[in-house]
Amino acid sequence: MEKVVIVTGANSGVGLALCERLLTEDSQLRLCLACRNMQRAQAARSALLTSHNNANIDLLHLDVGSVESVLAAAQEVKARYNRIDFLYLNAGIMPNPQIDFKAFFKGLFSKNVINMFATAEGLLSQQDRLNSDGLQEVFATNLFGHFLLIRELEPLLCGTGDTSRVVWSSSSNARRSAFNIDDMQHSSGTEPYSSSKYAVDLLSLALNRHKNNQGLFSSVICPGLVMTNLTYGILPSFFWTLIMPIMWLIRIFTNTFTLTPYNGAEAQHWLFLQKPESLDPRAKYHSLTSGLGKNYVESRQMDIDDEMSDVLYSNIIELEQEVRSKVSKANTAKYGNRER
Ligand SMILES: NC(=O)C1=CN([C@@H]2O[C@H](COP(=O)(O)OP(=O)(O)OC[C@H]3O[C@@H](n4cnc5c(N)ncnc54)[C@H](OP(=O)(O)O)[C@@H]3O)[C@@H](O)[C@H]2O)C=CC1
Ligand SMILES: CC(C)=CCC[C@@H](C)[C@H]1CC[C@H]2C3=C(CC[C@]12C)[C@@]1(C)CCC(=O)[C@@H](C)[C@@H]1CC3
Repeated sequence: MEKVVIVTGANSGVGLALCERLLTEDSQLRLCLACRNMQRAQAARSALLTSHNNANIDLLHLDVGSVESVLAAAQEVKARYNRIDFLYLNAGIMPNPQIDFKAFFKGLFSKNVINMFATAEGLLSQQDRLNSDGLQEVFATNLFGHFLLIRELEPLLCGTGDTSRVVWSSSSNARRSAFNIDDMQHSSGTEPYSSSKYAVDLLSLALNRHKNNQGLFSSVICPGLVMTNLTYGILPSFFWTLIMPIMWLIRIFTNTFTLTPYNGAEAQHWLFLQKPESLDPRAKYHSLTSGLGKNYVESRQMDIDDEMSDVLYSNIIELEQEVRSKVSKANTAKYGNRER
């Protein structure tokens, strides 16, 4: 039977490279590119079809940062497919990143230098804002929209008789100290990206606890540092090209500088080939590239605990209920009590 695979944010970077790799792995795949911009999605589809001309590639309009879009996209998915084998939750943003150059130069001469390059700890801050749903944009995009999508697609992910998999794109930048359970959207901090990725780690653990018995398995990956639109938002692409030799050098010491989207998609590709029962719910699967350019995957234990993950799960379910009741009130105001 053909596998149904959905990839969010599939039109560029690691998501697009993953699609290419999955089609090479399994030409029978039914692949769905879930993107917010249909022109970019169409371009990605055309690019994939040039190397895989008989591939089954569908497009889906999905803005994970918008509740309305997630609900509409989920309806569309349920109309098109009767099960989902893999849901890659890859879309992500890091808006308005700022580098702390003072901390960077200080870090260069400290014994923590390797960790600094691998995790960017203490180097980056971002400016977040409220979106039109009244949610913090980074939280809404990197976490909540994807969670709502899973909840909406439960009939296709849970209890279909087969196992289904969700694979979250987290980061080695995820850090417990950037996350506050009393402010899970990170409305009053300066590290919304790190906070949202730490919340992803916690949520994946909770999903496994709550859904494994229904056949749904959740995993977390980090693609390493990859040259994509996300990193070109931190420093311009010409600068990255200029320092490429330095980055190849650093790669010898950290292995986390995967640098190309193809290398970055190693862990997501590897997970596609694994049996869910063999995976560790407390592990993050890292794409790594050695100094000699060899790709491999390493699982590392996440800095998470069951209690915090359970509290976050309840808080997010609560937020989901609030959001749904807002949507239903808005629909009643718009259409009255008529069936829509
Ligand atoms: N690059 C890196 O070094 C690292 C990246 N990651 C994670 O990997 C994932 C992929 O990022 P990467 O490939 O690097 O970056 P890109 O910016 O190239 O890709 C991000 C993708 O997500 C899409 N996207 C963003 N916001 C939304 C939205 N609201 N709805 C739907 N799609 C959206 C983008 O679409 P559009 O083209 O329309 O903007 C794009 O297709 C992210 O989750 C990122 O956090 C983790 C660690 C390191
Ligand atoms: C490499 C040199 C000589 C300079 C670049 C310094 C920083 C801009 C760079 C060092 C570590 C990088 C890093 C990220 C962004 C760019 C750095 C801070 C990430 C935060 C990008 C997104 C992620 O999710 C992380 C895994 C990256 C961690 C390392």
